[in-house]
Parts: sequence; structure tokens; C-alpha cells
Amino acid sequence: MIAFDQVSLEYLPGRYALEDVSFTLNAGSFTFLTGHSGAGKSSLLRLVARLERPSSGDIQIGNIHYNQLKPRQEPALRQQMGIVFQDNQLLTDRSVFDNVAFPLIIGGYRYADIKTRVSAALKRVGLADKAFENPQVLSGGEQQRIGIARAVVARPKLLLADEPTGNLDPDISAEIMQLFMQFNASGVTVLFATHDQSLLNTFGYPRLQLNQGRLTGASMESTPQTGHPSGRATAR
Ligand SMILES: Nc1ncnc2c1ncn2[C@@H]1O[C@H](COP(=O)(O)OP(=O)(O)OP(=O)(O)O)[C@@H](O)[C@H]1O
Repeated sequence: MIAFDQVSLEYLPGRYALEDVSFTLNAGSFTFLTGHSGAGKSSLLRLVARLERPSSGDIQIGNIHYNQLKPRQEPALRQQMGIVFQDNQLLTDRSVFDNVAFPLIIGGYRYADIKTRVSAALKRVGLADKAFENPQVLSGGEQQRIGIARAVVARPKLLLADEPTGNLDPDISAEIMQLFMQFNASGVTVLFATHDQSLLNTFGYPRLQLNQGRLTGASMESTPQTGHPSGRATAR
């Protein structure tokens, strides 16, 4: 469960990236986070990932209240999350394998575990045969798959995606979307920021809609054409 309770993010005096945002997402849900460019989608995801602190309000993940979180608890919290970025932020001087292994190396995993988990993650995203390639020789869609494998390699409970299909053509976007749906089907909560209207129209998941930093709507869509909505987005 993710809950925002009257969360604001003021980046300059009187200038808000988010203002008074409250909502609850159930564990295991898939939710689109939508809104125009500059609406506050990245800011909201950065707050969930605790890459940024709210100016006011509280954020709750499961039974953890961020307001009460101690610095030594933060690494364990981050281990529960995977993040996928639009520009995938890959290390171009390392192999695909090393890129995916990165969070595990930081997390102090043993090499045998790293090998097993990276191989499994690459298999899940269809890149098992590309492990020792350089990411730069792969296509845009394949590079985004590397970013997804890196996000899921530590088996997070929560997957945050910031416009992960932003630079991809529609067919590849739909394939990437299917991957997120598969992770969701195996129990991972997904919060997926996008303003791609064709994805929003095709997959009828609940939405959190931002406009100029304010939550303007949360909806439960009717039966989707392709997706399997689970959970509920509730604005409060
Ligand atoms: N640290 C900051 N310094 C200056 N402006 C900021 C800062 N953080 C957020 N903003 C502003 O807050 C607003 C929300 O930004 P944010 O990146 O969250 O929007 P977004 O919906 O993700 O946009 P996009 O789709 O273009 O990525 C924007 O107007 C942005 O310029």
C-alpha cells in the first residue's frame, strides 16, 4: 500500500512541484500516473523513492511512515523498490550483465547470488542471450529492457516507472507495457507515469491525474481491452 497524506513539495519559496496531494494505492495494484509535462509526475515518483523529501505531509509505504523513518532504515526501504527511467541511465562502459548486477553489488550480495539473479532477470525481459553485449549496440527497446531488469533484479515489491516508453515507437511501447503487466501479475505493485494517450486508452488501469502539481482525479476504469486492472486508486 502507498498512501500520500496532504503531501506538498515546495522547490523554491512559494513554488510547488506538488501541492496537497492525497491518495491511497493498494498493494498489488497497477496505476497510471498521468498529467501534462511539468504536472509533477517525476516529483511524485521521487518522493515515493525517497530521492526527495516532502515540504509537508506524510508518505506511507506498507506500515512505514516516512516521517518516522530513521536514516539507517532507508537502504532497506529502497531495496523494496525498483525504478525505471525514460532515459534508462545505463552505464555504457559496462556489459548488460554488469548494468543489471549494479544494485546487487551496491546491496552487498554474494557473487553466486548475483549471477543467479541477473540471469533470471535477463531471462524475464528476453535478453538472456545479450548478457555480455555492450548496451550501446542494442536497440532502444532492448536498452529499456535492461533498465527494467536492473529495476527488478533485487525482487522489489514496488516498481516505479517514469515515462519508460517515452522514446519508443508504439509497438515497442506495447511490449514494454506487457513486461510491466507480467511483473504486476506476479504480485509487484506498479506505479507507471506516462502521458502516452495510446497506452492510456489501450490499457484500462486506474489513473492518478496531476495538473500543475495538484491531483485532479483518480479513476477506476471499466473493463480494459487488454489489461487486468487490480487494486484501486483512491484520491482522498
Ligand atoms: N528542484 C527543482 N527546481 C526547479 N523546478 C523544479 C524542481 N523540482 C520540480 N520543479 C518544477 O516542478 C514542476 C513539476 O516537475 P516534474 O518534473 O515533477 O513534472 P513531470 O510531470 O514529471 O514533467 P515531465 O513529463 O516533463 O517530466 C515543473 O514545473 C518543474 O520545473
